[in-house]
Amino acid sequence: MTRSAPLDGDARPSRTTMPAERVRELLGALRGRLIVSCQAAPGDPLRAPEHMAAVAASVVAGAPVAAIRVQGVADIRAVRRVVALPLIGLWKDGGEGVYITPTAAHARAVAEAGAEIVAVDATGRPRPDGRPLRDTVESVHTLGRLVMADVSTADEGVAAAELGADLISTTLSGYTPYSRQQSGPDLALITELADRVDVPVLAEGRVHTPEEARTAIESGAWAVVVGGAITAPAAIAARFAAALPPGR
Ligand SMILES: CC(=O)N[C@H](C=O)[C@@H](O)[C@H](O)[C@H](O)COP(=O)(O)O
Repeated sequence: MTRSAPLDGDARPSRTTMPAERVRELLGALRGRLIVSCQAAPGDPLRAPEHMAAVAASVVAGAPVAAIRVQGVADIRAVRRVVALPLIGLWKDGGEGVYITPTAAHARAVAEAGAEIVAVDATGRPRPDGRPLRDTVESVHTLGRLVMADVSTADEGVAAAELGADLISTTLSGYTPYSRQQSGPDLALITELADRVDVPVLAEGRVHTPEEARTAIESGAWAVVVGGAITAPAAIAARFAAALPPGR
């Protein structure tokens, strides 16, 4: 079954300089498990490295999570100090087009801050420095880290895997104008990617409930990444408030 491919002997070896045994251990430790994304939006009172470190430490103390996803060099360093789990790091620069770890320089900074896995925008859109995604993948691998390709469609995931990405995540489905727009996780994309690539596929984006997390794994995801539903009190409170009957 596709989901076991990365640990099978016939899986494509990673092009990273991380030792192969460590790659197997790292990917194996994620399998079937929950990854929590600890990020605060600009302007949110929680947007400070010490707050994100406390949120990550709280999550890890309370649940058997496999890894933490964290945004920004300062937050990665702060979370690294208090959490021993693998970190998936990214650097959001801007808010339009390609903004998740948009260049090789951003990726290097994320790796050097302490992330074992570097998440990058792997959509086919033009990158701000005009360089190809291949440059970013190669610099992450040279630094002995793994690349997580954030994609919005199956074709983007297949292209990223061909370039050497070590994990593919559905992060950007619904966030590019040409991808599927829906209120919940893109289960169809998870299933299609799991069939078409020979690296782990992560379900990420709009996983709001434990049941959806389970369904994502059952749809073929190697692991599931949950952000706002766990770590964004403003969004959680807003959902509760919006669910109350009108008129009071
Ligand atoms: C599109 C984009 O920029 N996604 C970001 C990627 O790091 C984060 O803002 C999300 O919170 C993360 O993907 C987890 O998703 P959700 O919070 O829906 O569980």
